[in-house]
Amino acid sequence: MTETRKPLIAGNWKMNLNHLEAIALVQKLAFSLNRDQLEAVETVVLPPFVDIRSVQTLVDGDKLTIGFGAQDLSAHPSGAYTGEIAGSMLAKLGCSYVAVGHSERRQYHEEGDDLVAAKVRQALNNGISPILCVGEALDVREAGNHISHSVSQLIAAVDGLTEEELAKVVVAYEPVWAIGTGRTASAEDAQEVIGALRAALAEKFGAVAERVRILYGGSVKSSNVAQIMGKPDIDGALVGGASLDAEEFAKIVRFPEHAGA
Ligand SMILES: O=C(CO)COP(=O)(O)O
Repeated sequence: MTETRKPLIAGNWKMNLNHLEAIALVQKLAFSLNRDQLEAVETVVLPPFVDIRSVQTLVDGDKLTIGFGAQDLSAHPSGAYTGEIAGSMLAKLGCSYVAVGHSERRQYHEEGDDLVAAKVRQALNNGISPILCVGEALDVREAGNHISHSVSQLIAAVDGLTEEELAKVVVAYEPVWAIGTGRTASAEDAQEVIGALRAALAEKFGAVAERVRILYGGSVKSSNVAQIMGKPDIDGALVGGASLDAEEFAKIVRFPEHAGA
């Protein structure tokens, strides 16, 4: 984390919580975090599509400084794509962020680098910051190819962007073996890959790489977030399971207060 990049903690709810449960969770979250805490750390939730309208109504009505977004979007602008959701629809709902290329989508829906790049493009075309997820599976790490694998996923997805567009992208390094397993990458391991991702962006795009926020994701909890956030290139966290508990998620957002605890 550096002074120049504002920390971002995003909760990826995955396929959990209906719209009523979503409202309850965001209300609890707003109650657990004061203005200063929300000012210090940008706090975002990524609910399922069907919850977003309810979250938006609550956030707008109560003027909450909690951001929200979606977990995916279509690679197409509109048209005959049954079941898909367009970036323009998410923008209209006030989404600031959308996760793209999550390993669960790559794995269960066979999303490849080209599709992920098209989704990044759609997000940016609609004024939404993509949270671009990259990261290796266990066999890739064991073969020692975790850095080249993650860098190649990153570069494939941002290849045609302008510097201005790149500055709006958030990258999330999520090693697949750390997702939902309770097995967190050590802060040093996470820094190693995230530092390499930033270096690859710097090589291709120049100084703007210093403005790109790069998050870590994979079994982040209130007990390990401060250590992870202590690393120079890590600007936040993409939180899965622990984001479903408002008190625990609020504790993660309050990491600056329990640094060193
Ligand atoms: O996939 C993740 C966030 O996108 C991480 O999930 P967990 O925090 O449950 O490991």
